[in-house]
Amino acid sequence: MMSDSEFDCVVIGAGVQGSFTAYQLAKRKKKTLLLEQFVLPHSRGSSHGQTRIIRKAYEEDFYVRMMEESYKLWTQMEKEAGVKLYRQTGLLVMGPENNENYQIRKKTLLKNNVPMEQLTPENFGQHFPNVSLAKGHAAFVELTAGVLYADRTLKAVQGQFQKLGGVIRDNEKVTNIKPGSLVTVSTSNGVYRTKRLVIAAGPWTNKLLVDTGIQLPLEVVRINVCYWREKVQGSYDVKQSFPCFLQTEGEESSDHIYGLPANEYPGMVKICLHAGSNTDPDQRDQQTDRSDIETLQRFVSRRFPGLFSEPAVVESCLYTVTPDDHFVLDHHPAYRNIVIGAGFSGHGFKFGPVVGQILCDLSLGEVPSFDLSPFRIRRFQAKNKSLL
Ligand SMILES: Cc1cc2nc3c(=O)[nH]c(=O)nc-3n(C[C@H](O)[C@H](O)[C@H](O)COP(=O)(O)OP(=O)(O)OC[C@H]3O[C@@H](n4cnc5c(N)ncnc54)[C@H](O)[C@@H]3O)c2cc1C
Ligand SMILES: O=C(O)[C@@H]1CCCCN1
Repeated sequence: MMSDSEFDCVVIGAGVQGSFTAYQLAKRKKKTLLLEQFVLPHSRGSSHGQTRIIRKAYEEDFYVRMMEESYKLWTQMEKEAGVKLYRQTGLLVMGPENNENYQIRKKTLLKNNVPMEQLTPENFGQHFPNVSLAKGHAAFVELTAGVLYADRTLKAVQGQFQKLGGVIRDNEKVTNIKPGSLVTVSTSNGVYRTKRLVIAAGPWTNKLLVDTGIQLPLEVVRINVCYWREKVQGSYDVKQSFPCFLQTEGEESSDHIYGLPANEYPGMVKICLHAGSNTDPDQRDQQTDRSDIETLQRFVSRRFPGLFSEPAVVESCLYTVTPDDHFVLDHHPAYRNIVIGAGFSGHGFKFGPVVGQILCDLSLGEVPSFDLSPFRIRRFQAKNKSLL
């Protein structure tokens, strides 16, 4: 019999990735503890807010394949929890006609038979009368893309985890990790021993990894999440089937600009720049750089004439970015019973169910059904020998 402080598995971090991982472990009948430093729900990490984009429009085939599995698992979670987590809206992708990034994305979708509709500059206006396509730009719509309801997802997954017997302790910060065949995890409230540990601590990953002797090349970036008011309410509304969108590159910025239809705040569209300034996650609100907002204002006034070009609401969210923007899904290089899921680089939410499965497989010593070479820690070691 295990005591109350002993577990088959402890997961650190109740964001989307830690929650789905804990749920998978409990589903496989492992006695699992999910630890979260803040009172749940909270808005200090990367998984809060009401919406995220789900799409297959990627440049790499491996993400498209992972998304095929992920869509199935999203549907399964919706059924199990009895809540709606996904709404199909389509994703409008716009970019310079001859831009490599735009073209590869289009080719990858075509090659993988993802349902899409190519638009021409001539018929673009009929489809999207409230969007102005930049000169020399092309566009397509990925039809099965849409919106995921983020806050609702966390609540549903954590609820299902608890139904399976999983234990959540929030407001309990992990203060020390002592590796070993039984890992000792100390928190602000107690000490636990576990056969396996999963670290899914988002922007705080490196703060926790210090205790285990490694640091990963992760940058924590603060994103200004901007909401723009419609001049005529309803013109960009999710109920009017306005899609999510992605502008791969444009005259306003070489970084992507993306948006989601009006949904969480009536009459306001979420439009953000896929870039921000570095920050310490514990000092997020001291980082007040708003230069991205000027870029967005230019974009909104040129491309979205039906919106006022001053953000009505600005919120914060954190990215944890790797040098190649690919995730880290791997064993700790020195301790096989510690697994790390990190570096989701601002695009990990849609993969939550599949990441949960992969981290659970790794933790249990099973072979995941995906090639994990793009996500291995050793890809950084070749470039930076001082990591270990
Ligand atoms: C503005 C914005 C827009 C985005 N848009 C999209 C999108 O459209 N589509 C998409 O797929 N993805 C998107 N993403 C990315 C996606 O949201 C993230 O990749 C994902 O939420 C990362 O989840 P996580 O679980 O790794 O991190 P987090 O949600 O940050 O979870 C980590 C958790 O660990 C906890 N923790 C850390 N340290 C400790 C400790 N010592 N003790 C206990 N607990 C600890 C933290 O408090 C936190 O709750 C977006 C992200 C942002 C910020
Ligand atoms: O993951 C996504 O789909 C979006 C795309 C643009 C940047 C933010 N994340």
